[in-house]
Amino acid sequence: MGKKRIYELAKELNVSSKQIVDRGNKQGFDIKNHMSTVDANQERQIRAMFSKGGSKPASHTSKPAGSGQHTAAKPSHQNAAHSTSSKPAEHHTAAHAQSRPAAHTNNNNSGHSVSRNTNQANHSVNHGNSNHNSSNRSNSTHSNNTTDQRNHSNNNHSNNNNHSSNSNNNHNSSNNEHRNNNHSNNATSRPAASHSNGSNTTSSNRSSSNNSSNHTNNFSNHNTGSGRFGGSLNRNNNRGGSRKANKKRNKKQRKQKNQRLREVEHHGAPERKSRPLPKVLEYQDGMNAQELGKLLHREPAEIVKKLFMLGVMVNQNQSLDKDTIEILAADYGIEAKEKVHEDLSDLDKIFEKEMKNTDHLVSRPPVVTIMGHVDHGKTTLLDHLRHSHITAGEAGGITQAIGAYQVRHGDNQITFLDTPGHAAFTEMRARGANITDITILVVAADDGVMPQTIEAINHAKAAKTPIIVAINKIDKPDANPQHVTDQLMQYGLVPEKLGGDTIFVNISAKFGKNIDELLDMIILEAEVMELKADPDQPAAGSVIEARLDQGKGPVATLLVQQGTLHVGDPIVAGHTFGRVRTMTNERGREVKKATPSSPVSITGLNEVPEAGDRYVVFDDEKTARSVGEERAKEAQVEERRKTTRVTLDSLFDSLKEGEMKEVDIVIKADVQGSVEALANSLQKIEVEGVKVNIIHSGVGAINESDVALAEASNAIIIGFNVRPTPQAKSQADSDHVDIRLHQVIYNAIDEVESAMKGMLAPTYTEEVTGEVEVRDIFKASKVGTIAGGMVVDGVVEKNSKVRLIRDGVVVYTGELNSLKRFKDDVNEVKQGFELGLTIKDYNDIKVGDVIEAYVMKQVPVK
Ligand SMILES: Nc1nc2c(ncn2[C@@H]2O[C@H](COP(=O)(O)OP(=O)(O)OP(=O)(O)O)[C@@H](O)[C@H]2O)c(=O)[nH]1
Repeated sequence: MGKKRIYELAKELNVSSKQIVDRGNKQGFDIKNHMSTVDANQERQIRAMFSKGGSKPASHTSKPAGSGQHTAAKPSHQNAAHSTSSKPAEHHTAAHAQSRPAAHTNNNNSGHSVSRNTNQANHSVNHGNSNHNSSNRSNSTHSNNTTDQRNHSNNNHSNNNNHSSNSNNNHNSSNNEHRNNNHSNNATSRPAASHSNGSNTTSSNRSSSNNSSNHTNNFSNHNTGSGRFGGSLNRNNNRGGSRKANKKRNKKQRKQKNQRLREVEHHGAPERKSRPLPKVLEYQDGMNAQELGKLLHREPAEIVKKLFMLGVMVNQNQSLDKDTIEILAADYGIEAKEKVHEDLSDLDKIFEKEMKNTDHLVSRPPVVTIMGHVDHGKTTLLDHLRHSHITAGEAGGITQAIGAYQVRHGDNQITFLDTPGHAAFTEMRARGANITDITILVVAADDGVMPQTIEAINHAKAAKTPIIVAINKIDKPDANPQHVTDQLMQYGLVPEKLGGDTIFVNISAKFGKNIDELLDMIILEAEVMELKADPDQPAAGSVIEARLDQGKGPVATLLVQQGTLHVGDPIVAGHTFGRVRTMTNERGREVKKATPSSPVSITGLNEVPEAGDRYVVFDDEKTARSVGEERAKEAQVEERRKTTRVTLDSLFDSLKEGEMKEVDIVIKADVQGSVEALANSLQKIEVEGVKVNIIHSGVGAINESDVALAEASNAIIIGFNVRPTPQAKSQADSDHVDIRLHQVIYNAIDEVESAMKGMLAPTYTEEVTGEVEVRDIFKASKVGTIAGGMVVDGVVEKNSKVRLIRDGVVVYTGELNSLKRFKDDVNEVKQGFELGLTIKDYNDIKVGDVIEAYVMKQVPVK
């Protein structure tokens, strides 16, 4: 109680969280971020800070324009002549952000978010200067759809906006100059300012920082987001003749923009369809602004902007954590509810969920499996049922062998599975298809309990399926049902009349004796079991059997275990998917739907699923397809995992187990000499009669075909002064092919030899942390060659070791000398960011080189 979160306070005060954090901390509060809380006393102080005009939060007619600081700032910026007093600050900060992605991101957003976001982002990154910030804020608060472009193009319209226009004259006059100046220099605003011949009041501190910005700019010609700012470096160099042309062109562009603007002003801003916010934001952790925009019926740019205001700087595609999403929802004044992500590819989970549904349960027929020892009469019993227990009008009986069929008994139906044996039964169960409700154990009265009888009992028990004993062949003269009963009792199957709970029926499958009694007992058992399902929901069940038909494509017999299956249903079965195209029952008759416990043969799947696979019906085919494809991919990976690959680490174990007598190796090196040297040395290694077998060698980067060969041959790839191509690397990763990279031949030989001797115990291992693409080269007499580039993967740390790779070949290995972001030394630069670096004692860096950063990691000794 009494504690308030910064972002809430910021919202109330109409300032950014960042402003409060900065100013609060200046006052000695300890505020970490927008989520931090302040007590009532601190809250009061903060309110006072912002209400005294110290920050001019919402008042856009306020001080900044009058402040010397801003006036001083004006001349250094091309847009200094903005009609609003806040603009100088804005462009001051914008200039800082010349390479910030945020500024670009927002350029393509419509509306006022552009300038405002830029302010926010830059402000928070660079200064924390509340004056700037507040003026930005006031600008944004009253931006009235004034876009960045619009501001630019309206430099001469000082009455644009609601902003106060004090000191506009000055601004305007300098503006023209600066615009021109800017066009000739036409880079980002700051560097331009450092050359600013038109600037009359550029403050000295600005100038100095401009210089540094220029340096920065060399590293990153980044600020090319809009046409105006585009082509910064090139155009920077445009002097003399082209300057005139530029002027002309820009004048024309300005004219066009003004024209467009006038049109917009005339007709009013284009109407935006604004749909109401949802009452509850049902989000998933990790959603990005774009996805949230869809849920909130808002432009992603608006979301990004709001997040900026809350002190969270992201672009539309960055995923957001729960806290941030909840704050966002709170900011919109709506409730946020996390939607637990359902992994649709986890079919078992969906299946289980469907099976547990108890909404509209009705009784369903039992699913019965017949098991027993060889020749005890299973087939005879099934055949008898198949041909006898069919309703009138179904003459011809069951003609289709689809692996299961239903028989009618009075008013009831019973589904029989045509399982060929116990192994299949258990295999299906192992695959999760516990589809049998009742097991009929057939035991021949003249033969008694036999090995497979016992096996069947155990299978059924393991599946927790009730057993009904059918003592068969009682017509035979040497039949001894009592003996069989006595034997079965030893396995826990005790007849009811002897106090047990197992139903025994004496039958003759051949002559159809007591078959009705057996069916009665099945129905009775089913009733006790209260077998139920909900026919109103989408179907879920198991594949009983499947095959590829030349004419029809994949054909699968499905047992409906829950819901009702319809023709046209989008379906995923195992890792196959499709839409139910045709559906036939065991009599070969086409049906439109199949209710619980019905077996049907369907077509329409893209592949042949496996018996025992589960299937689930989805709402739409698109989802079914993506789930099916995802599952197929997973299955493939799983399959690959099963065929274990040889790696150096497992080499000794494999050798010990006598699995291999030769170690197959693929060698790739930078030059032929190295290939030969390595091949010769490796072939000389002999450990307990096991030899190295070089199956392929060559010069150049390790490519996909090397990996494919290694995979097919279970070989290890040794790279000497070369690297795998990105495709080869990802292929090796997914195929689990072991690639070992070396720079010293001896090490390569030693590693293989050690592995073969089972002594592979490196204390250090190399871990590649990141990759830099060199995009610019700068020569500085004092520091040597500076490489400007982008971290395209991972992270580069100041103390990284580096390898310079040119066309897949390692050209130099060494250490970093310096690592910079713009002019600042930094400890690390992450993926997606630009950097400048120098390599110790090495200057021959070229554009297009790849610099691989790595660290040596200690491997714990096992
Ligand atoms: N006398 C008599 N013979 C039967 C009876 N039931 C089955 N038979 C005979 O027993 C033999 C084996 O019967 P199947 O139904 O093939 O036995 P199964 O259990 O299916 O055998 P597998 O398919 O090999 O596991 C056949 O010759 C049947 O005719 C019965 O009730 N009485």
